[in-house]
Amino acid sequence: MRHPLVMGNWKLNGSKHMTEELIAGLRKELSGVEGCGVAIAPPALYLGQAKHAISGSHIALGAQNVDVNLSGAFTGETSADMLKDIGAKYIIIGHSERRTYHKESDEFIAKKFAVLKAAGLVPVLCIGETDAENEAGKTEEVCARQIDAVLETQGAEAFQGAVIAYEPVWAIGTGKSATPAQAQAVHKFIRDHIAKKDAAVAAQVIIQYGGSVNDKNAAELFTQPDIDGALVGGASLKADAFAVIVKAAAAAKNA
Ligand SMILES: O=C[C@H](O)COP(=O)(O)O
Repeated sequence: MRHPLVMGNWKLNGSKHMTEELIAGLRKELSGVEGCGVAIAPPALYLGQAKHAISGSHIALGAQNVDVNLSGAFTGETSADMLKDIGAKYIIIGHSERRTYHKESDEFIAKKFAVLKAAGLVPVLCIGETDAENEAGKTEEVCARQIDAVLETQGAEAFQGAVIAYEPVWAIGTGKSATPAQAQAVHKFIRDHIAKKDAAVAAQVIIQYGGSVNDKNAAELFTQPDIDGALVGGASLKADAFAVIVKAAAAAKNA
């Protein structure tokens, strides 16, 4: 049986003060909430501080990126081994902001997926279509291509224990979330696509929805059978809003 996972992607936001305050707020708001995995992905610079601040809680540590190299002359990068060493577990790769601003290709992202699996970390593979691709009816084609980069090089078993985040680019930070029915249709397509290779792996893979998830729309999204929690951007920066989203996922799981 799958458990939902709600993960906060802080993106390029934070400070020592904010990390302390936000995690303290989350610990208070989420105490006693069960049935939903919770993770936060602060900027790399604050991972050590965040690890210390979540100690003894159910909140897991995540990160926003990883390099394909494990060590050496790669200025400015962070390796999978370093993320593991600091205590991170869920690592976001393929976010549309990195695909767009850093020109990351499907093949490059697939390499990151492999590096994370080899290190025993959990890839959170972000996929999703742009507005233009959506308008052109290419949503399924784009999602399939982004998944196939991993599926065809590492096999379906690579998705065992992994997380996929379906994030339509047009919904990210726009306040315009996909409707529950729209998101469910794509999530089902993604699961069925993996099931063509391995039904058991497809049944267990967590598929999060991401894109303008907030404390108002989360509960309805989580009623959908193939939506297993969320990757949350803006609303993860407020402890009360993020906690409402986590509680909605836990309630949907326990319903
Ligand atoms: O990683 C998170 C997503 O990009 C969603 O961001 P958002 O919740 O601010 O729309």
